[in-house]
Amino acid sequence: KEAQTQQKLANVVVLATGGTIAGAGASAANSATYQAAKVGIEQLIAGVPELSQLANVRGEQVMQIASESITNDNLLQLGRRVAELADSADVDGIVITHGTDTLEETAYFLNLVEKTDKPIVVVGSMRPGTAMSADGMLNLYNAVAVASSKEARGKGVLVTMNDEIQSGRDVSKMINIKTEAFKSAWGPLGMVVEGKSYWFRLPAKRHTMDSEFDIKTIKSLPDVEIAYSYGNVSDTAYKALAQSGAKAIIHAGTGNGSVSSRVVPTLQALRKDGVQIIRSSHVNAGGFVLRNAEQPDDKNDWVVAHDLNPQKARILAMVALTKTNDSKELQRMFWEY
Ligand SMILES: NC(=O)C[C@H](N)C(=O)O
Repeated sequence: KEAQTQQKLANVVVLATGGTIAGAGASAANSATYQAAKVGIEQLIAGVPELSQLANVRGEQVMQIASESITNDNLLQLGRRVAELADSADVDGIVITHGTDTLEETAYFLNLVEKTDKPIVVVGSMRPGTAMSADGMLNLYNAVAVASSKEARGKGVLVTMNDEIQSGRDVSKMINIKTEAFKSAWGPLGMVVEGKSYWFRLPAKRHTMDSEFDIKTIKSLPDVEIAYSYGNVSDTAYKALAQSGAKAIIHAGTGNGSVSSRVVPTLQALRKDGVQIIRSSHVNAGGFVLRNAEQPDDKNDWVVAHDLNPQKARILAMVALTKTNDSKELQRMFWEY
């Protein structure tokens, strides 16, 4: 009987990349002062014996780094491994343990490039496992629960933090000291409670199976950089980024991706030189940048990132530029993804 139940469980692979969920501090009181990326995947899985009731879980250490240092090469390496596993008949779902600082970028990247409807769930923690009230165990348990469920299929890359199921496209780290750090301007897709998922809405944007991007055809990612803006901003950073070879610059603008009059001429000139200018917003709760509002984008031949924050706009721009350098095509992609 037990063997039969074992067989019915889904097969879930946990790909570990490091982060605070693999962090360790000097004492249980250290919830904010600790070293990330210390604990190996076998120990993480062994720390949550209840996982074995949810799925047949095995782990793989893909890398062991704090996520602020994830490079484009790391993204490609992880993306390729996810694709290989998604292609395996004996894998039903994939969980990725990840630092929270760039978790939203990796989740969105995978959401764009993985051609699978199998659940891919990215998860991290705000406190290291050594701290009192560590959140990693429950977040990992919830991630495996979602990854092993049939209902999670076809919903794009997901993020489980703080009992919520978020869309990897929408979610962003909004605060760095609370366990309720991950929010989406458009709300979570569902909740996961005691190993069971409760769904409330679906992502509307193109992702995974319905995406025109495929990790298997992406050899490298082009250089896309971000310039942070404010009223008195100078054009030094924009010019330097273009000179160092950036194919696109994400303007992390004020409000509606607005551009200080001090740098408008430089951005127009850079576009004439071939650099794509993509207007995003650094407002805290989520920007909403509209074309030809604040700036004449048609005349300038600029692109707007709409609701994508600067770091997510950078991810889409890199992936999109592997296909096209046409600003109209880029703008289409920014509406669709
Ligand atoms: N909470 C965390 O995971 C933060 C850590 N710096 C990381 O992103 O790896």
